[in-house]
Amino acid sequence: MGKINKTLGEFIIENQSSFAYSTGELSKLIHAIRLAAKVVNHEVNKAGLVDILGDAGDQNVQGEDQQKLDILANEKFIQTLKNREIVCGIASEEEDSFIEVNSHDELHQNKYVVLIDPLDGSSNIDVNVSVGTIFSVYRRVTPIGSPVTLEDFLQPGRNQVAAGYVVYGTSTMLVYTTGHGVNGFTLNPAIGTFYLSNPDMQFPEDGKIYSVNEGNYIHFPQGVKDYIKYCQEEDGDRPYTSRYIGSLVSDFHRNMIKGGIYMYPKSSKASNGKLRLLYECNPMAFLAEQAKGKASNGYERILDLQPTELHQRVPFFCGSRKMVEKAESFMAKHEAVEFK
Ligand SMILES: O=P(O)(O)OC[C@H]1O[C@](O)(COP(=O)(O)O)[C@@H](O)[C@@H]1O
Repeated sequence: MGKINKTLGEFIIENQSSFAYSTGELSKLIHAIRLAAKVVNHEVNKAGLVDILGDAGDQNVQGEDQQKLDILANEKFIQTLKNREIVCGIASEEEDSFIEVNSHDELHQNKYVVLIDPLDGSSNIDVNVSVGTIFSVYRRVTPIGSPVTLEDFLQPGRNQVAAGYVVYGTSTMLVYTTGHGVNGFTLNPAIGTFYLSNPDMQFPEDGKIYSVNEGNYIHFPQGVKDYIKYCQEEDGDRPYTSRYIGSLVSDFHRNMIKGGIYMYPKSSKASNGKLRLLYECNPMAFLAEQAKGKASNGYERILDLQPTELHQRVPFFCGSRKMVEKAESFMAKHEAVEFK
């Protein structure tokens, strides 16, 4: 039997000292996310056998049809975090507003808030294509012990203390950063343990894969159309390969390993694109930068954007640094106000 990789539990304890003013609270939080990920993984894996596929018949605050697995994953993550009393607030794609957790109780001086996309890639749930969970963690800005407010959630992405995703794919992986690089852990389903399988993950500086829903091509800004044409031209190592799974987590994961760019631009159909700044773009941008990649809205660094609403959307360009810069150079030739 070869060298047994470090478990996620061991890695968390070993790296706890690297967390600023570490009290073990962030470690407990990552432990809780690991537990919830295993519970959701179990549900996702047997989705075809039990009645948790398909529409739940309700819509979330963004007017999107909620899938049964969206709701189940949302409940499991919120329950797991609430029951462990390690956060003072939670915000989720599936919840209209944020949830306060024990914030008034003197006993619970919790300092972290968590934002989650419980099940990313909802359109792929029923067709057995990989989906994911995305999470983002901030230290609250309001005084500990006082009521949590929206201000604690509407922080620029650069303030994140941790971010990550779980991809429920051919294998289940948890990939995260606490600002000291990006590490990937693969679940051994036989014993329910995550093992360090991808230490120090990094985007190749350049790549040959572009991921965008080309079905929206005619609605895209001219800069994006020009960049897609550039990717398809016969020149040097182009044309690049088009790969679009339709699950941000899965497209990001592949591009981080192989080199590539993911784009969800604004369009004449969606003036701010589709992806949500707080629990989709900010966590993926933090991971991308920690993995030597880049993330912008085509013009500005995602992590420097000042959020104004819990569920606001922004255009998203993310991946290998040289590819994002190339896309930005095409965008720069055209006004950022296009489609405003
Ligand atoms: O079907 P489209 O419009 O290309 O959107 C797909 C994108 O939307 C997402 O599914 C995000 O939305 P959900 O979190 O609601 O699934 C991304 O994972 C994916 O990249």
